[in-house]
Amino acid sequence: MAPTTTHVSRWCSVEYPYTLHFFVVFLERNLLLQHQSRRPCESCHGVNSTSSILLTRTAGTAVTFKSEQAKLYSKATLIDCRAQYSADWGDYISFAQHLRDRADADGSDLLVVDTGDRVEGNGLYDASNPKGKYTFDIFKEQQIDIITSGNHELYLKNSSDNEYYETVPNFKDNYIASNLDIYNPEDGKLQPLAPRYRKFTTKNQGIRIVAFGFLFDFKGNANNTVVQEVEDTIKEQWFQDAIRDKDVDLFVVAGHVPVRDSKEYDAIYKAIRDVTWDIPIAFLGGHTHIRDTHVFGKKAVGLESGRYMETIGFMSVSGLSHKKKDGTVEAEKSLTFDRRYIDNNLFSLYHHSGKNDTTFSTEHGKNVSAAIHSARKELKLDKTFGCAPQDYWLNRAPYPHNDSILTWLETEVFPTTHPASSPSKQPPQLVITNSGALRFDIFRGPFTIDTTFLVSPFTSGFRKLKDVPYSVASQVLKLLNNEGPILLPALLETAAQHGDLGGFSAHHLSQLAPPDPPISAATWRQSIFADATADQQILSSTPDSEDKDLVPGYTTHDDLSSTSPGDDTAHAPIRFYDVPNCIGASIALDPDTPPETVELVYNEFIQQWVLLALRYLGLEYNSSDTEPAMDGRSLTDVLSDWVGEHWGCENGENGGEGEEGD
Ligand SMILES: O=c1ccn([C@@H]2O[C@H](COP(=O)(O)O)[C@@H](O)[C@H]2O)c(=O)[nH]1
Repeated sequence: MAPTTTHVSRWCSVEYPYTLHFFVVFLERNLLLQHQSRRPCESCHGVNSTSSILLTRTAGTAVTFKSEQAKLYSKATLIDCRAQYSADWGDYISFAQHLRDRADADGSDLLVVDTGDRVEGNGLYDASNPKGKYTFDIFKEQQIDIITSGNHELYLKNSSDNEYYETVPNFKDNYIASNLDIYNPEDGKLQPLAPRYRKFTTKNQGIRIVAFGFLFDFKGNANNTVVQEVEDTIKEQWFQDAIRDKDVDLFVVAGHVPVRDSKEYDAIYKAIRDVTWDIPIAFLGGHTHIRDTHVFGKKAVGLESGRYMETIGFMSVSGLSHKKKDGTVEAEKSLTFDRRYIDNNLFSLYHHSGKNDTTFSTEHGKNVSAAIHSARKELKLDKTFGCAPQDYWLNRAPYPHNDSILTWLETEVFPTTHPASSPSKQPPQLVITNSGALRFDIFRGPFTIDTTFLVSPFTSGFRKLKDVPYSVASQVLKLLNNEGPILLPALLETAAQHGDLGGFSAHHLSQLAPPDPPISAATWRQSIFADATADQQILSSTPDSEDKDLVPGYTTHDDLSSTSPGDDTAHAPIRFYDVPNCIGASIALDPDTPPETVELVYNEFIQQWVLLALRYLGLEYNSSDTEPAMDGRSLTDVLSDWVGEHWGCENGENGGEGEEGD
């Protein structure tokens, strides 16, 4: 179905005066910045270049496998993000093919890079049994030149084993695991998940590349994998040898690592520069869910391409040295980096590929979209549990607020979620979950099987501790939100001094909430990440009349903004709000006349934090003292059950029982 072209009108093209181009589609969560006035596109650099391209993708596949209907745009749906980022994996394949053809025609090169978080967060992966039954075969259809693992591939043994059995063989030597080992599921021996690095020469220009694939110093992985700290990895002989290679025109450091304020990438940059002062370096990062470009130094630039495949990141590099067909090396001249953040919708993809609705989709791309469509149908991903009466935002509303998904959870969902086993005998409870367990917004209208996994994909259930004195239990939430008598880092420090951390470390600090945007982005961060003020009007982001006809979206400020804008589409800015680490609900109790004891119920993912907080408050509990809660259901189940019970659909609103329109 062809989209109409009325609403997204001002693009900045991806420029081609470069000779190496990267695509990086990051499936990460993103930041939206405050006001940037309308940009005439004539002044923008676009995807037009004779250099080399890196197209990238990162963290979270939320919209990768969207429904067919989402491709139909209207201004309303563009605003709610369902259509603004609605091109699918098949479209991505068509798009990459067109750019590859163009690179072949003009003698440049295109590399497609994927920096992880391909699993969790969309029904096509999460709803199948086994998980990923359809997605591995769909992903492998894209020709990816450098692919790495994110943290989401490693939370569960089953998903990292899938990397070993499916993704690594699907992408062969293009999968790089510089600091990631796995216990071989067959013989139990520890081995690199994939090759540590890759050296190759680009097809058209003969650019000699040494590529690495890193993961940040992640500690939340299941115990069948080992993530070696980057600082230790770069001391290893293989890395030291690789960076001393003299026949290299470009180092590509790809990975699930933020590009800004990144101890991991800063250490790699320093290690490379310690031995070679001038070989250019392209960093392609991820994890913090933002669009960002960071200049590490004169010849080293890093790109991060947002979240959830909302953005196709495009980095171009020109002027690299390269080995010509006759064996001589052409020296580097006027090295230049540029970047573009492409909104992942068909309008943008047509625009940048120079195609239209009749010429854009390749047979290959169409087949992959058809495979997505049929898998979605089989999984009944559009089956509706109920219909949301309004939008609920994770970050785009302040907390607490009637439009906040977190407020909805603590004031409506938890208080009316009773264990089926004893519906009439509800004991007084305090229920806590981490905000990181929620990943996306809820839009007014059908709440489907797919929605449940977009909003909360994790499999962990709830646990409870019985008979916890209310005076203590009621302080846990404050501690977890850094509002108690001790801040979390100090809490960990104290526990470490007493030796009672049990493998729990400062690295777990990042586990409660989603990853924070980089601190040094504070100047603009302040303008978009506002403090929660309940009476603030949300989406009040139209600072001047010029923006009135722009669709709200990303207005990115990065290290290259003073030279050229990064966003391919001019947007009206959106304001984002900070959220607490954790939220909590009081159930069947009146805080003014509290009971002596309560059940403390929490998301199992934060159990170590809860036990640590209780220990600080003077109560010794171990995991063996805890019991399953919420009838063994995960947050995903709790949400879908609640929606089924409480949100009816008006006539015709529910969109059918999983039957997608063709
Ligand atoms: O089982 C889980 C796994 C993760 N989380 C939360 O997710 C974030 C990480 O998500 P990114 O997409 O990598 O940002 C983590 O910090 C946890 O808060 C979870 O709740 N349950």
